[in-house]
Order: sequence, then C-alpha cells, then structure tokens
Amino acid sequence: METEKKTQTTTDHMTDRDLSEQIKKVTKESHVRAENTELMLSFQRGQVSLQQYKLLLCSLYEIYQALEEELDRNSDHPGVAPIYFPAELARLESIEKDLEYFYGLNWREKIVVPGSNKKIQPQTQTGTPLTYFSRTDVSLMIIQSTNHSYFTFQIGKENPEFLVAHAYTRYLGDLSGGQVLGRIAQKSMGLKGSEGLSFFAFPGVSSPNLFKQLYRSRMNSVELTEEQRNGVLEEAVRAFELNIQVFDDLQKMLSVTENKQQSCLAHSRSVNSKTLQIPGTLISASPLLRMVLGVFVALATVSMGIYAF
Ligand code: HEM
Repeated sequence: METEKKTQTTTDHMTDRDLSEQIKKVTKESHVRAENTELMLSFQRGQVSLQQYKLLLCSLYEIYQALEEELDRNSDHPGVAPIYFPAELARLESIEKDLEYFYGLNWREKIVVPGSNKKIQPQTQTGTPLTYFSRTDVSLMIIQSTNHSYFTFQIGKENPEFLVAHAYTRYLGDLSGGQVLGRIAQKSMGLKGSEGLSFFAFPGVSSPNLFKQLYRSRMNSVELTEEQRNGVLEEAVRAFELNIQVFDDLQKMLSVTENKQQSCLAHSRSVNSKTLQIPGTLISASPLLRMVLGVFVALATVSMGIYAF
C-alpha cells in the first residue's frame, strides 16, 4: 500500500525509547506463554479441531467487537488516530463472515448472549477470577469474553491512549504468527479454499511485514508522558494476560463439554433432555437417535461385561 511505502524508511532508525520496542520487550515473556497455551499448541501441532476453532471465533468476535467499537469511538484521539487503520485491519466483519459459514445465517442466535452481557458485568467489574460455571458452556465463554470487553470499554472511556496496547496485541499478532496459524487451521480442519478463514485474511494489507513496520512507526509517533507510557506498557501485558485467560478458559470449557458428553453416553442419562449441548450448537437428539444410542451403550456395557468375565 502507498502508506506502507511512505513510512517504511522511518522505521529503520528505531531506538530503545521507541514504544514499539519497549512494548515488544515487556510482552516477550507473555508472548511465550500465549504461544504455549494448549489452544495455541494445538494450532502449532496442526491438531486444531473444528470445535476449538469455532469457539475461538466466538471469543474473538467478542474481543474485536469491544476493541473496534472503542477504536472507532476514539478515532480522533491523538493517542489513537495514528494507529487507526480500520480499512486495513478491522476484523469484526471477517469474523462475522466466518461465524455465518460455520453456524449459518442465524449464527447470532446460536452463539448466544450479548445483550445479557450488561447484566453480567457486575460479576466482572470486581475482577473476580472467572471460575464459576454458568448455565451453559456458551454463556460461560461469553462471560469470559465480557471480561475482556469490559477492560477495553473502561480504558476506551478513561484512557483512550491505552487502546494502542490492545490494538498492538491483537492486530500485530494477527499479522505475525496469525498468518501461519491460518494456513495450519485450513489444513487441520480440512477446509476448502478460504471458507471459514476470513479472520486470517487481510485483503487491505499487501505486505504484512511492511505494514507492521508502518504500524510500529505510527506507534512511535504517539506522544506520551512518562506516566502514560508506563500505563500503555502495563496495559499491553494485561492484554496478553487476558488473551491467555480466554484461551485457557476456552480449553477448559471444551474439556468440560467433552467430559459431559462422555458421561452423557456412559450413563445414558439423557432421559429428560431432548438435546445434546455442544457450545454454540444444539444438536437435536430425536427419539430414534436416543434409542439407537441407548442400544449402543447397552451393547457396549454387555460386551465389556463379557470381556471382563
Ligand atoms: C501459536 C501461537 C503463536 C505463534 C507461533 C506466534 C508467532 C509469532 C511470530 C513468529 C512473530 C514475529 C516475531 C517478530 O517479528 O519478531 C509474532 C509476533 C507477535 N505476536 Fe505472536 N505468535 C503466537 C501467538 C500469539 C498470540 C496469542 C498473541 C496475542 C494475543 C500474539 C501476539 C503477537 C504480537 C503482538 C506480535 C508482534 C511483536 C512485535 O513485532 O512487536 N502472538 N508472533
């Protein structure tokens, strides 16, 4: 892009007083931890499942909705204007496209919640660790994402100059490791072409590397007092932590769902329930399907009994 070329030269002279260098340094350790979350390791091993990816998209939807709303609202703020690149970076629409691909046209109804977010907020305002499980796994996830949204909203209102920390963490990550992850995800899930993978595509960015250079130089052009600069650096570490937390919780949620499904089958307890719940999807279990499952479980139990005998 034209803008990329124009500012490229300015990035050759970075100093360790540059925000882009400082932010990279202070988040280095968090980056390693983010890379080593179970979810990210699944990606790197080429073992990401459709279920993991779909849940990740739901979380990202919440995160980018909050982030981009705040960036848009503060786009004229001197701390935001230089790093405001909606045409090149905005992810919300592409995530919506992917969610529509996986969940269908009425994906909003299926992935549940927002709307009730606001009522849930007092829970998160205290910064209480999100350890409790709510009614469904999906709303649990939304509560976690809301935690992220809450922080973004709060800083957008009180310290818009801190938004650069959140924007850096997500967008530069998406333009770096994210590019490789997109290709891995496509292979591991056996997706055709780019369907369901819009999140990873940046049609407005012809060269991610050049664009990252431009972005860094814009970050460095933001004028900050010493106190604000320290605040931004702290916020960046926090942004990484929030991402790690979302990934960890998402993974925990998946194992809870898997366990639930297993115990559901093992004990054939679905007498009263007409649905098998999988985050974001409700698979209706018809009476016939339930009967077949029941017979299957009974046969398995009998065969195990015979084997043990
Ligand atoms: C599988 C997981 C990941 C891999 C393999 C990965 C890999 C990479 C690589 C290779 C770079 C380029 C480093 C450089 O240019 O010096 C990078 C940069 C970056 N990554 Fe990641 N990453 C992963 C996860 C994440 C996550 C989860 C986040 C944040 C939520 C993130 C945020 C960033 C950021 C902000 C940068 C830009 C650093 C800078 O140039 O200042 N990464 N990542």
